[in-house]
Amino acid sequence: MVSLFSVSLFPFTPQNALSPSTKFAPADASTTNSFCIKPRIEHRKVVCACVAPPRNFKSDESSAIKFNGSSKSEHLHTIRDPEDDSDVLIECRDVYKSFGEKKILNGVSFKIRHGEAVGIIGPSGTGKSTVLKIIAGLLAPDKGEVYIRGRKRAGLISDEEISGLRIGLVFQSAALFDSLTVRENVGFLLYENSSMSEDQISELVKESLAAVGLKGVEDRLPSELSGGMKKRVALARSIIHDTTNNSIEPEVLLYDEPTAGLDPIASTVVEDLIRSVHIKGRDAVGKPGKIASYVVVTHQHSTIKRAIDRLLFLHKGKIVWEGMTHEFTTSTNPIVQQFASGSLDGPIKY
Ligand SMILES: Nc1ncnc2c1ncn2[C@@H]1O[C@H](COP(=O)(O)OP(=O)(O)OP(=O)(O)O)[C@@H](O)[C@H]1O
Repeated sequence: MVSLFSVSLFPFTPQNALSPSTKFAPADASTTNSFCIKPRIEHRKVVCACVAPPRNFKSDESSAIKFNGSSKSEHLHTIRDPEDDSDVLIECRDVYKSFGEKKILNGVSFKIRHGEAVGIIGPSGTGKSTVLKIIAGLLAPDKGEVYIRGRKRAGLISDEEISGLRIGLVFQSAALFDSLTVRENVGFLLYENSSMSEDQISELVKESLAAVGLKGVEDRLPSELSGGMKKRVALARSIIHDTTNNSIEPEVLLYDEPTAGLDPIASTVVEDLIRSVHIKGRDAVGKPGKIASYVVVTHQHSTIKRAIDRLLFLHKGKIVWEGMTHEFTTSTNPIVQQFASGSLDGPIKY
């Protein structure tokens, strides 16, 4: 879907979805050379949305392997009480979605817990990106519910619902704003949505760039960066957040095919960056990452192995299998076996 080195990590935030005119601005940015940073909007406190009050998270290291999603794992890890949902950040419950006559999601249920690195895999056109958009609040389900930290989301995201959890959608094909410097690109959402001073934003931009291993590039334009540097800048933009906002804001990042079209080494760079900004990782300056949980839609084996702990397999509108990444290649489920081996024979028909 994307050409080599065109993958760009950019946060699409539900707040941007409020206005159809602004919705896809970042993705179109590379073609909008006359773009300028707009005057600050003083009353928007956070850069992206979601509902629900802070909950008491469990930050133990084993949380990534503890889950009780709706479909049965091959080997359930029952270290914690299966009824304990206090660490669930996002839940899709029996979600349906059609486009016209085309039924895409047909009762999708799963939970994303604090600390998890989850992958959504499955055949092309099965609705993986649709799931991400529903989680992000860009699309509303026809039926079923999305819960954000235990609170049911009503319709799409709105300003009134903002509190508690930031959700960012990182498009595979989005580009940096050509006419903005690296500083303006990385700090874009803070310039637009926070009441932070220019100096505060500059400092945060510097820190975010350092977290992805970049220094002294703030005044450059995207055209002065290599492809790999652009990806790092875009990731820095996805992790920056308003530190003057007092509400607790763990962040969930949703990556839509972040390594599609990349060569194996470039894929590894992106996979490691995704890991490094997670709370269980260490960023480029050795600090713990800030992303509480992330979800990756991917077709790439290397990304599954390197950046994902738990997998959800979407097929014919439902989660038909879920399990830990190491269970993927040893599964006896015929759908998973066929997908893992790439065989033409099996239950998945093209
Ligand atoms: N806004 C839309 N309007 C109409 N049809 C849509 C829309 N969005 C997605 N679809 C259709 O829904 C189906 C699922 O699309 P989606 O992009 O979610 O699949 P996917 O599993 O991510 O696919 P791939 O792996 O090929 O990227 C496709 O047939 C697509 O054409």
